Formats: sequence, structure tokens, C-alpha cells
Amino acid sequence: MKCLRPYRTARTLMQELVGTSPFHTSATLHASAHKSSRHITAPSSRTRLAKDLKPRSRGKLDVAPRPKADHSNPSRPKFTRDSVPHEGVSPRERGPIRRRISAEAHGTSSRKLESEAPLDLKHWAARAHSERTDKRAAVARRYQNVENPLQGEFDLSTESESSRQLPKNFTSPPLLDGLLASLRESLPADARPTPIQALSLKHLFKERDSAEPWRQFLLASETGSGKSIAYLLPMLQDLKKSELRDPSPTSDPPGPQRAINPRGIILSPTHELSRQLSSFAKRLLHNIKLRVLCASRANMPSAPIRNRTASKMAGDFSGPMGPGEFEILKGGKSRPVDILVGTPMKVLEMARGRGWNWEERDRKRRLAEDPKALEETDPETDKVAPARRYWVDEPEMSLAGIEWVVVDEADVLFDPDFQQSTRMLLADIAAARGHPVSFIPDTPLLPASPEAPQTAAFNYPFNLVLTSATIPSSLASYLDTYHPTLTRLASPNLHHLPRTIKTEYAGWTGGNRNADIERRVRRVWAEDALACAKMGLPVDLSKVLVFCNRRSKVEDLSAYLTEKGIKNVALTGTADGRKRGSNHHLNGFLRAKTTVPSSSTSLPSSEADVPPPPANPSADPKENPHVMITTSLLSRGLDFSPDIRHVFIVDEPRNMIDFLHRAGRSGRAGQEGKVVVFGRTKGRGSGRTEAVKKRVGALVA
Ligand SMILES: Nc1ncnc2c1ncn2[C@@H]1O[C@H](COP(=O)(O)OP(=O)(O)OP(=O)(O)O)[C@@H](O)[C@H]1O
Repeated sequence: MKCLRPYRTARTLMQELVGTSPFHTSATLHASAHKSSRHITAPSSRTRLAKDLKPRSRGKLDVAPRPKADHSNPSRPKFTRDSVPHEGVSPRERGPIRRRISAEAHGTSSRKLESEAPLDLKHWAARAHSERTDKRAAVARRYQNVENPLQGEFDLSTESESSRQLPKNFTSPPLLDGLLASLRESLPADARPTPIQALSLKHLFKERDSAEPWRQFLLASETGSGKSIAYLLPMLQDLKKSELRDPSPTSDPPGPQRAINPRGIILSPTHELSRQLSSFAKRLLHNIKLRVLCASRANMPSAPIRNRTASKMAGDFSGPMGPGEFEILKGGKSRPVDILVGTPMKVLEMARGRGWNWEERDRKRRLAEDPKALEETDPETDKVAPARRYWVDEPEMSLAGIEWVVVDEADVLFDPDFQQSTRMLLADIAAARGHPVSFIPDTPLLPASPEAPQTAAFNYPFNLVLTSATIPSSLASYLDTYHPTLTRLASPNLHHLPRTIKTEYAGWTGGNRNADIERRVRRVWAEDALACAKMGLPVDLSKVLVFCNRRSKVEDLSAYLTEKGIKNVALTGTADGRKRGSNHHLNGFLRAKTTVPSSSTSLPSSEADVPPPPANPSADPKENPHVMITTSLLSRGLDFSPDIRHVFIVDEPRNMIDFLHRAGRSGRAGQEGKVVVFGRTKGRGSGRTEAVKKRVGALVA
């Protein structure tokens, strides 16, 4: 008799066909959730925030005291949630008393009375209120047990008495009149130094000590807290003062004379940030007349040009160039430069000569394309074929006069992608100033062995200022080893979200994710329109910044929103707009030069005062893009317009450092902002969202 085939489930059938189970058992789900949360909870030392900044040796740490709540400030957001629902009396206070009296009068239990009470509007409101508060208390209890990644961070008990006596305004110590005037033009009239600026005023303005002329500082404070002013003011003031002391130095700086001889350099990770910083520095300098140059792509191409002949390359340098003058290649206009702003690679290119690393880059490129390409031997000489020869231009910048170096976004510029060029440049400057420091290219940035930390210290012959909103453990241990005398200045809110940023979570519906994002954008605009209509103000729709993890996702979402009639700007590393020498591709999203955040908003006193809303074509999202979609490229340092009140994080943040920087593009300088984190709230992947929620919850100040 023919034997019956055993009963096979759909699962086993599929397993046989595809070789693995396509279904998720609870075990595999758990494993995948565990794997994904491990991805977030066990970051490497590069992506893990440092637990403290206490120097292990001679360096100092100064943490600004926590500012006291200023209730008199009208710009402070007023939270009306949980306000008492009726007649100004809390139902929590009233409820039990009424119940007690009634229970006594009737001789019954309060529980019974409560259930029998008629459900009028007041009771309903009281019950809704207590349900809400209970729910919030439950959520708070849930997050109480979350391990705070920053526990023990910046123990304020170590704060010295003197750190409480921080300058309360920008005149103390006196800034140069011209600098103070420019600063006042750039900030609101009632602006006071932020904690990091107060620390800078206290520590960075000290007169140079002949015994220790060069100092090293770390400025660490949350995003949007004014670090740029904290380092620009002391640097600009010092450079101006030294110029006033010695207007025409008789002796040129040592070393070869070059077209530009800056006295200060600001390094940043992107061209966009360099341009914004240089234009901000220009605004601060227009009264004291120092000169700033941004070394951006506008000045010269930065990629190797393969079919470039030597004569064409030489042609770029037509025109006379004298010491202290810089021949702008396109304009042909020469001008002296005091401060240069640029990326480390760009500045190295100017200091070493264009093309200095092209041979090596070409070799690496060819090796990446075909590992055997460079092994081929030349049949005539029987030698390994050499890499292609490139023209190396004359260096056009001298590093010998540099007195200040600022490394903005230090955690990026000391991460593996940038650290080699950053350290190479610092070593070049030290060598040009006659005090070489040891630098071995290709060595990874690792702390030296504990036995020899002091011998490894870098004593650079210039003032060095490092700034960042996040200090990863790897950077903290590097600084301990190589910069033992570094003075660390930190704000009390470091490694937390700015207080003005609220977080919100949005669940995917399970359908098209792009459609979910579109719906959310439209909801933001509907809320804005309603709020404006209520106040009788012209419609002012928020701009939304959307962060994705991958370029393909940026392009896909951009195409979808365009199809749905939402104009947007999609910006990835290879975007054409980035190749121009300006920030025009970010127009409408970056803080405008003339925009000064107002600390007090005056509202119309009555409806009769409300002027008719003017037609503003730029406020129409169909005319003007109100959505920018990008990757982490634009998450660093850029000062976005206060119109950006919403940041959407649509892909799970890679780590909390990334999250803090992305979220920090809104809610800058005390403005309100909201970060909306998308994730799965049910089913597969919801564990990952829960892990992100916990991590983000720990960052809320
Ligand atoms: N004391 C102040 N009062 C009011 N506004 C200020 C003050 N200091 C700076 N600002 C404004 O705050 C905004 C953010 O400043 P800035 O870009 O320097 O922040 P940041 O700390 O460098 O941020 P990030 O970490 O994102 O780079 C700027 O528009 C600046 O003009």
C-alpha cells in the first residue's frame, strides 16, 4: 500500500523550497530585536559619549553652573498642559474632600459614592485629568529605571567657587569697542552670554603669559548654545590687539614667504559650515577691519583633474603675487588675509601645494578598483608600474604666522575619516613655526600606552581651541593622552538636548512610509495655519528638515514629495549645488544674515490691532521649498533658520551622537523646536523603536 506523505505545514514546505524559514517565530523576533537594540546600546568608543571630562593629569575642568529659571523672561515658553480644567480649582484637591464629606453624611464608602456619582461635565473633566496624570506618572516610572548613558556626567560638586562668578554680560572683560558694536548688531539687544560664552570670557581672554604663551582649550556645550561666538571673540580680539601693538611687523614670520600668511585658522568638516562661519566672522569683524577668507571650492578645484596638462595648471597662477597678498584665481584681485576658514584637506592643499596628495589618491583609487592593477610589472624595466605622476603646484600659504587654530566639530575632525589630515595640518603648522611635534602618518588615533602618556603630549606653538557638542569616549581618552594641559570648559547641559526641543514619536502605519512622512508634513502645516488663524497673524508655515541615513532614501523621498506637490530640496554629498562656492543651495533654510532671534515676541493686544495678513509668496510651500531632505552631511554645526521648527528623523539614528546633532538643527539659541522620531510601534521592529525611545528619553534635559 502506498504510504501517505506526512502532513507538511506551509512553514516546512517553504523551508524546503527556500532553505530557511521565511516566518518569524517569537524566538527569531526576539533575536532580531535584541540584535537591533544591541546595535544601539553597545556603541564603539567613537560613538559612545564620554562619561566625564575630568582631566587625568594637569588640565583643568570648569563647568558653568546651571542657570536659574528666569520666569520674568517673556520669550520663555509657557506650558499650559495640565492646567486645572475648571474654575481654577484642582479636581485632585476637591475630589477626595467632597467624597469624604458625602461619605460621612451618607455613611457609605467613598468608592461606592464615586461610582454612583452622576457623570456630569465636571466629573468627566476631573476623571480625564487624573487619567492623564496617572498615565504620565506611569511613563515617568518606566524611564526611571533606564540606564542613563551619562550617569555621573560632570559632577557639579567639583565645580570651583570661582566658576560661579562668571561674567554676566559681554562688556566684562571689556571687548574692543568695534567688536562689541558688531556683536550687538548680530545678537538681540538684551542678549546675555550663554554658559559656554561666559566661561570663554573668563578663561580665554587672559593676557598671554610669557612662561606659557600658548594654551589649549576644549569648549563643550550642547547644540545651538553659541560656541562660535565663544571662540571667535577671544581669537579676533587677540589678533586685533596684536595688530594694534605692532601694526607693521618689521620681521616677517620665519619660513618661505607665500601669497597668504594668515594668523588664525578655523577648521570645519564641511564647505557649507566653513562658508557660514566665515560670513559670521566677517560680520563680527567689519568694525575692527580684520580680513577673513573662506577656502572653499570657489577658489580652486579640490579633486584631481586627470586630463590637466602642466601648462594649463601653471596658467591658473597668472598674475603677480606678493607677500601678504592672495591672488584669487578667478577674480584676479589680491588681498591680505588674517583668518582662513576651511576644511583640513583644503587648507593642507593650500599649504602644501595643489596636487600634493593626488598621486597617492590615484594609487589608492586604482588599488580599490583592481587590487592587481599596481602589481603589473613594466616589461621593459621589469619594475612595478609606478602610479601616475601629477603636477604639484607651489604652496600658496605660509603657516609660520599662525597664532590661533580652532578645530570646530572636533569629534568629527579627530574621527578616522579626518584625523590624519587634521593632525598632519597641526604638525605642519608646528613645524613651520619652528617647534615640530611628532607625527607619523597612517597611525590610527589611539591613546598611547598608559606607561608613556606624558612623553606623547603635543605642545603646539599656537593657541588651540577644540569645540564640540558631543565628546565621544575615544576623543576624551585621546585628549587625556596627547593634550594633558588642556583646559576643559563645559556647559551644564552638555550631552543633553537643548531644553527648548520637544520630542515626539510617530508610528509607521505599515503602508508606504513616504506617504506617512507626507501626511506628517501636512499635519505640521495644518497646525501652523490653525495657530496663525487663531492669533490673526499671517500664515507662517514651519520649514521641515528631514534626516535619512542613505542617499538613495533621500532621492526616493524627494521624488515622492515632489510628485505630491510638496516642493523640497534634497541634498546629499554629491549634489551639484555643493560644487558652487556659496551656500545658495541652502537658501531659505540657513539663518539669514539679518535675522536676529528676537527674545520677546509682541502679540497684538486685541483683534482690532491685527493688521490684514500680507500676501507673502515666500510663505507658500508650493512656491518655495519648505522641506529639506538630507543625510548627516548637514547635521553638523550649521545654524539653521528659526523657521525650521521641526526635524524629522525618519531612519533609526545610528547612535546618540548622531541623534543629538540632527535634533540640534532646530531649537537653536533658545527658540522652540520639535524633533519627530519615526519608528514601528507595533510588531516586528517595535523593540528597536522602544530602545531608541529609552535612549532619547535619557537625553532630555
Ligand atoms: N548670547 C547669545 N544670545 C542670543 N543668541 C545667541 C547668543 N550667542 C549665540 N547666539 C545665536 O545662537 C545661534 C547658534 O549659535 P552657534 O551656531 O554658535 O551654536 P553652536 O553651539 O556652535 O551650535 P552647534 O553645536 O550646532 O554647532 C546663532 O544664530 C547665534 O547668533
